Amino acid sequence: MAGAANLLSVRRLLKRYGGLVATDHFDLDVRPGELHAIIGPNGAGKSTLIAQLAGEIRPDGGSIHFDGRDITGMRVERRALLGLARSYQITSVFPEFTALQNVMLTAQAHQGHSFRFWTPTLRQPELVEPAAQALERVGLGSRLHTPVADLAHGEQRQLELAMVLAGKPRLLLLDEPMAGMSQSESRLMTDLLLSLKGQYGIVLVEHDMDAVFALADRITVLVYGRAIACGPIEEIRANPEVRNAYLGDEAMPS
Ligand SMILES: Nc1ncnc2c1ncn2[C@@H]1O[C@H](COP(=O)(O)OP(=O)(O)OP(=O)(O)O)[C@@H](O)[C@H]1O
Repeated sequence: MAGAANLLSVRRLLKRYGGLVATDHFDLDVRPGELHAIIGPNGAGKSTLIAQLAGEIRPDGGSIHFDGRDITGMRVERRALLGLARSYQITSVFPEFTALQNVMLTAQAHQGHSFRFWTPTLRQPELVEPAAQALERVGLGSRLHTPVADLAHGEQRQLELAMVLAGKPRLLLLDEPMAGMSQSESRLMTDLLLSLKGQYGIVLVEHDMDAVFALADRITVLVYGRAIACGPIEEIRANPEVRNAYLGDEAMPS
């Protein structure tokens, strides 16, 4: 089977919106422990791709294998249980609850329970320890009992990452984790992702090129739903088609 050694293997993935081909026979391989960045101009199809990998959008064709298993038609919850986790925007958390409570609720949801049973959840000691560890892991060890509404923007993005880690993932799907961040917050998040690198497979969609070049093992360049190039950083930087289609010299720090 194609890419059995890969954690994630995508073949000829296809998604159409009417006449628009948002994902155009797209191939992707992510090795265990690899950080694979997906870059491309606005509207290239990055979010549509992540949503298909997470199981939120059904592709019109092609296949997705996770750890050798065909997950193309599998629902979001089952993918999550297998260890495929995407980061959620902070709007999906409970702002009046503390950081710790939010991570505990996510951890419980990953175990297949519903948010409706949150009151007992918040009293379950076996959920506290892993949730606290996930928060420490992302640098929020001193903010466990702070309501999410009182966290700074950058801290909220760190919290999103803690919520993903609490689900014990094997592959992280990160959709623009640096979005809306200041330069210093972005550097902090880059360091954080560097500290996680190698322990998880990571698919990173990101516009911040400094972050991408600091983090990626390989980069796939997406334009009009098509992968026009895939390779290590230096190869992508030197690729004339990529320079033309997307990067531009000024976007490539040397
Ligand atoms: N539900 C939808 N219905 C119709 N067209 C859609 C839908 N979702 C996305 N598209 C179109 O599909 C293409 C890819 O969109 P997508 O949001 O995936 O791109 P993107 O690379 O994530 O963009 P950005 O970098 O701006 O977030 C765009 O042309 C978009 O207008």
